[in-house]
Amino acid sequence: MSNNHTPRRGVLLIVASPSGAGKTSLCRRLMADHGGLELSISMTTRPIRPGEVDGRDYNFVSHEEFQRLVDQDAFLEWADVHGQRYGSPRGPIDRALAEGRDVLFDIDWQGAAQVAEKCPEDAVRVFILPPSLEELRRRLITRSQDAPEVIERRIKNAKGEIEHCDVFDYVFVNDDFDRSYAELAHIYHAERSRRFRNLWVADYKAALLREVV
Ligand SMILES: Nc1nc2c(ncn2[C@@H]2O[C@H](COP(=O)(O)OP(=O)(O)O)[C@@H](O)[C@H]2O)c(=O)[nH]1
Ligand SMILES: Nc1ncnc2c1ncn2[C@@H]1O[C@H](COP(=O)(O)OP(=O)(O)O)[C@@H](O)[C@H]1O
Repeated sequence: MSNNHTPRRGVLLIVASPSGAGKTSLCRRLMADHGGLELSISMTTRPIRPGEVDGRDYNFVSHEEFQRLVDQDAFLEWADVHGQRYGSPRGPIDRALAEGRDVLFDIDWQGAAQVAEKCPEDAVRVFILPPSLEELRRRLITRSQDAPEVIERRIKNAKGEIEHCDVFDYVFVNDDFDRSYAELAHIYHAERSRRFRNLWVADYKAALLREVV
């Protein structure tokens, strides 16, 4: 990353897509390549999948525990998705924003809308489209982590999710993975570089103007 000056105002980078379009894979790679980017670990009531780790991929909670957190206003946003509940806990996000750090969200369009409404300056919304619904089905089947009826439900929901891509800041098709990853990384880098996020510029500029040459 070319620009490590502080203080900064953090980016809330939101990546959404229909299930199977590839957002988790793209987000994992973005996290791996950017040490300063923090993943918002969601709470969910959905069952844990093989290979997932509680506390790393999600915090898996009961419906009762989720409702208790809703009642306590513990989520920046939450939504019902594919018959389960998902939410982004406020605490880590508030701390990251206060410290000028960037947060990555893998959440659905409903959550994206809520974060954008609550944090209009900070939220950047990216929507990832699949090459086709047929390819979406192929990816979900190949991933082989959901029961056939769960996969069918997700494919049925895909069109409803794609309908909402119009309000996103950036939209691209995840066909070739490396090309798509480069696109996501470029978006993140460009958003980090926006002047209003780089609060250090005013002092830096003043120092340059004081320089005697
Ligand atoms: N609103 C909201 N959506 C979430 C959250 N966490 C995950 N999701 C979304 O819920 C949907 C289902 O996620 P998941 O069960 O992991 O399935 P996947 O999309 O196939 O990986 C995806 O669209 C996620 O982006 C959250 O905290 N809030
Ligand atoms: N560009 C791509 N081309 C082919 N397969 C992909 C591509 N991107 C992701 N996949 C695969 O598709 C499946 C779904 O990807 P995943 O990242 O889990 O999607 P999502 O989080 O959107 O549900 C995974 O098996 C993943 O390895």
